[in-house]
Amino acid sequence: MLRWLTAGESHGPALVALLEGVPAGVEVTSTEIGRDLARRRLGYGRGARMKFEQDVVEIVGGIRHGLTLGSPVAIRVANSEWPKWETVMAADPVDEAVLAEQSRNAPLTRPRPGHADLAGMQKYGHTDARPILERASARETAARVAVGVVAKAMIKQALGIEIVSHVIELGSVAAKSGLIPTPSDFDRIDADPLRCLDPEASARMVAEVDAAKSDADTLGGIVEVLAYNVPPGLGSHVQWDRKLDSRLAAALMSIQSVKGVEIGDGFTQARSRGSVAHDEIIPTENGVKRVTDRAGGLEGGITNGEPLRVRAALKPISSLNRALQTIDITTGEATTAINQRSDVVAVPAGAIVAEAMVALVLAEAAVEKFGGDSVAEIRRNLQGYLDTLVIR
Ligand SMILES: Cc1cc2nc3c(=O)[nH]c(=O)nc-3n(C[C@H](O)[C@H](O)[C@H](O)COP(=O)(O)O)c2cc1C
Ligand SMILES: C=C(O[C@@H]1CC(C(=O)O)=C[C@@H](OP(=O)(O)O)[C@H]1O)C(=O)O
Repeated sequence: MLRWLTAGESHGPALVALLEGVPAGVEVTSTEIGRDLARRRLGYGRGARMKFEQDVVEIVGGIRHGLTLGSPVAIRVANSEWPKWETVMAADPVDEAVLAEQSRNAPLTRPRPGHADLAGMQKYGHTDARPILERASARETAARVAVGVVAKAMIKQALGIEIVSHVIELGSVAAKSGLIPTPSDFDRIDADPLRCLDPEASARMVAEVDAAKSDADTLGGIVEVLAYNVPPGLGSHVQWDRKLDSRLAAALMSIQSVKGVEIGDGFTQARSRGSVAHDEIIPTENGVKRVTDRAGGLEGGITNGEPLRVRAALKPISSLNRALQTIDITTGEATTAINQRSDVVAVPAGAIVAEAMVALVLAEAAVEKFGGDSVAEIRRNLQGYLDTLVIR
């Protein structure tokens, strides 16, 4: 069993992540974790915070001399601005007079439409949006990416699975269709300002971000994540919560601002006739393969041995300089929403977070199918399973 949790506020001292059930013998270092955190900070259109945020990583447990021990992995990612927020975000009580001097501590009473502010204030009984936005913030995704690196290392070393992601739509611009990146495109995608494989579309995306920024507006988009070398048989058709497509959808939907998930070409399939929607099965010299991969490597909630392919749609950022209508909750009167330092678009970063979530779900499914005590054991069990597959 693999499980993970995060804790921490956006302007608190740090985020922490706990990943339990990691097999022993996974090679992973804080440098590798730092590399994915750096990838998450990039992307044209991100805001001021990503220019100075350091994401300093400290492995607190579960890893010794670069190898996982089989015990829970605990990772701390520091928030660079903590000294500025130390009083406002202090865990222990602070003298009222000291707090009153902190302009940052002024209650935020004009909730942003589209953010968690108002729904969270109603639910938890706050008259200030601060306690809600601190945890709703996608700063939390740094912690997910940190444990995602451990999951990626595990599935690569134990099963040979490799993950790649790219941006396929941003605002009104779509990359040309049919671009399916492989792990060999990894560096090329990361080198693009919007992590888009189509340079012509990327240039138009940059222009659209510039236009949105100068209009005090924001954008969303769609990312795609692929996983290669996924063995057939992860997940199960027998129960709703064991279906791998449903678990991937939940994991992706849990990312801040994700409002749509697609498995393979799900929405196009829905608009097609059955005769052209499915992936026909043909014999090969060593076994079997699909002619196409419209299903995104998943049938009946089970991986089918083809590349796994999933998409997530992120809505536009809800903190706008051109503030939207809201109410002031102290007076109940109409006003405009708080105007926070913010990203114009965070879709390229969203793709890195989506990679982490896919890796965590695959790692969990791999542990279920092949055991979870050591990398060597998973490898042995995988090989034994592949050797006895009825059809390969
Ligand atoms: C990587 C990333 C960065 C984000 N940055 C911002 C931001 O700077 N400002 C903002 O208002 N929302 C940002 N968001 C989205 C909000 O966190 C999100 O809309 C909010 O928590 C409400 O949740 P929901 O959109 O999932 O309903 C970001 C999302 C992601 C994935
Ligand atoms: C801090 C991150 O993203 C933040 C996500 C976010 C939000 O509302 O989701 C709001 C902004 O936070 P701040 O108000 O501190 O600038 C973003 O910078 C990050 O991705 O590490």
